[in-house]
Amino acid sequence: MVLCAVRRHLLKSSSSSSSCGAWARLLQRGCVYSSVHCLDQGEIREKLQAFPGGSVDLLKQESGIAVLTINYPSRMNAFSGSMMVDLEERVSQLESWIDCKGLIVQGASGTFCSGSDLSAVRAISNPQDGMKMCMFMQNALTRLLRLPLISVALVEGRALGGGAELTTACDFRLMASGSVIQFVHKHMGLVPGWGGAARLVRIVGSQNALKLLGGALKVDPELGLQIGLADGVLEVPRAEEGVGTLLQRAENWLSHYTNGAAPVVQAVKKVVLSGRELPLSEALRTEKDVFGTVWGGPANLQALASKSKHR
Ligand SMILES: CCC(=O)SCCNC(=O)CCNC(=O)[C@H](O)C(C)(C)COP(=O)(O)OP(=O)(O)OC[C@H]1O[C@@H](n2cnc3c(N)ncnc32)[C@H](O)[C@@H]1OP(=O)(O)O
Repeated sequence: MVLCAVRRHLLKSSSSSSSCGAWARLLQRGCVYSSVHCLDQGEIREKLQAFPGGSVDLLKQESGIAVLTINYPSRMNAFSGSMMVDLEERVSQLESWIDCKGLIVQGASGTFCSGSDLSAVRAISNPQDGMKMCMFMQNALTRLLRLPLISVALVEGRALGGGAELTTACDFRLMASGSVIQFVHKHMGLVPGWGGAARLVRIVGSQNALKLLGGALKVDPELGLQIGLADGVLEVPRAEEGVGTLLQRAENWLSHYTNGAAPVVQAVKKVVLSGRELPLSEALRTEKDVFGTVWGGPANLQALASKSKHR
């Protein structure tokens, strides 16, 4: 009886929180920039579409794990303008996927992403357009990182410039043998603008971030593991080994974190994200709200009934 009453209370508070709680506010803030910051999403989308080429493809699987592929092999998977718009649309599709649990972000044809398409960059090299592109990509990548699923960037080949920034918009990074992550911005007379510097500092600390950006250092898997930029290293399987693809290995790695019921996996991401992004009191209130969505839920009741032991 008491348990039921507590659960009713928590469910009530968690359902009200979905509209006005700290978590909902965090999601509403998913976009860093809006019209308040003079960002006209429609206008910038139109401008970006004028630089076509390649695609960003999304495959949603029944397992609850989706695969997002940066696909422009003839330009080493550089981001054309239309691919930036594609990315934003794929993020919107993921936001409305109720059963999502995990996401693998990869590049096509054996390499990750060589940053923004330099021919588009040359055409919009004036400061106004640069700022708009920067705000558009920060919005899209912030929403990617805040998805209620566990994401991993599968880095094969090279992740350069904006490609390196994209890896930091995932929860984890897996580096294939022989791969390199390099923030080449300084060599281009730039700094990251897609949010990559702010996220990098949170991942590797400010000292390491300063070294990576200031020296435009090449991060191989060994250095990646050492400084915490990489969460794991995968050997690229040789075709004759017949042991599955690199993507299958990444799915296997990710499944350790995405096994279980979707609402529980989503709740895990939400409490970690709010702990990372919100002030402590707000994060604690969010944790209470999220707790209320899983307490007494199907997965919780099943675990209680099975009298599971955690030896
Ligand atoms: C947000 C800030 C940014 O992202 S600024 C952009 C940072 N990225 C770069 O500067 C990458 C420049 N590219 C390179 O360093 C090399 O092409 C890398 C990626 C190392 C590959 O070298 P390599 O294996 O020798 O191949 P390659 O140079 O022949 O390239 C194959 C074709 O791809 C193209 N490509 C490559 N990267 C880009 C890019 N970012 N934008 C536009 N095109 C790119 C190359 O131009 C080349 O094309 P093509 O075969 O000559 O027509």
